[in-house]
Amino acid sequence: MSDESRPLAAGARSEAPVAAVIPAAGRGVRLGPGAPKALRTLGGTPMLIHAVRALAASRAVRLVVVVAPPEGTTEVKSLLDAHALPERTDILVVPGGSSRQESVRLGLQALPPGHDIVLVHDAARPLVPVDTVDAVIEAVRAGAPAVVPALPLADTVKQVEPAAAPGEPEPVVATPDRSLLRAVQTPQGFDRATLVRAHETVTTDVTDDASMVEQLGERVVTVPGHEEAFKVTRPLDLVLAEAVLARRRLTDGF
Ligand SMILES: Nc1ccn([C@@H]2O[C@H](COP(=O)(O)OP(=O)(O)OP(=O)(O)O)[C@@H](O)[C@H]2O)c(=O)n1
Ligand SMILES: C[C@](O)(CO)[C@H](O)COP(=O)(O)O
Repeated sequence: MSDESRPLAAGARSEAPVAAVIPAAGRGVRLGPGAPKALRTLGGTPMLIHAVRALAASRAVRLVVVVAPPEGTTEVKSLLDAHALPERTDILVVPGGSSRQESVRLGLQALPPGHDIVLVHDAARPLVPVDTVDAVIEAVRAGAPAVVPALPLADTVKQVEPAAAPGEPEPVVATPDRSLLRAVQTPQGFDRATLVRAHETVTTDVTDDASMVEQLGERVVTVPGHEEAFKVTRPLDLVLAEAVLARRRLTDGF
């Protein structure tokens, strides 16, 4: 086992440098026609820049790997050069793939040695507060191989069966106990070796990185998520994001 693929002992993680991978290569189909989602603006600034700033706001984060739309790496590099970002954070840009999972894997492959904790954060969650980022890092440093920010559900959730035919109603088959369910966000934080092993091992399609670590049988734990770390997915989310940003500019002055 090489040094890079050996999980760190919890104590050794207390000062481990942190890198972040930001998958930003999605089209944003659910948001509607336009530029790739990460390049659309919020308060006049591309969503991706907000996301990079949100991660770089944590003093622990020393490197950010941006996974750009494959045809847009030059544009993304120019955008990053044109916006103020903390000097202590190095930034790399690599082309992404055809799924989020593949984009994250390409980002991981670009990580240089020496960053033993890795965060994976959606560019589509531009407004995550730094306290949430730091809480994830702290939990990994305390020994958890995988950490997800999580929120309780506001809605009752139903399990359904597929409709008998298009347009027919979907039969409800169960109502899971909501108190045991959580909606999970990003950044998700990992012991690097564990995350790399998950991406090398798991070949089924998944919607987040922590579920790959679950498939390895490793422990995944939650920390409190934040309402403002929501994912910009549909048009109404853009309205909400603009409102949050406007409130921050009024109250925090930025
Ligand atoms: N091939 C892909 C697909 C998604 N992502 C990224 O994964 C994050 C979460 O994905 P999602 O919100 O689903 O974004 P999209 O795939 O762009 O959205 P949609 O499914 O509506 O097209 C986003 O930051 C997105 O850019 C990526 O890097 N590469
Ligand atoms: C990773 C994620 O944001 C956690 O909630 C989510 O699973 C991404 O899902 P998407 O369907 O790719 O937006």
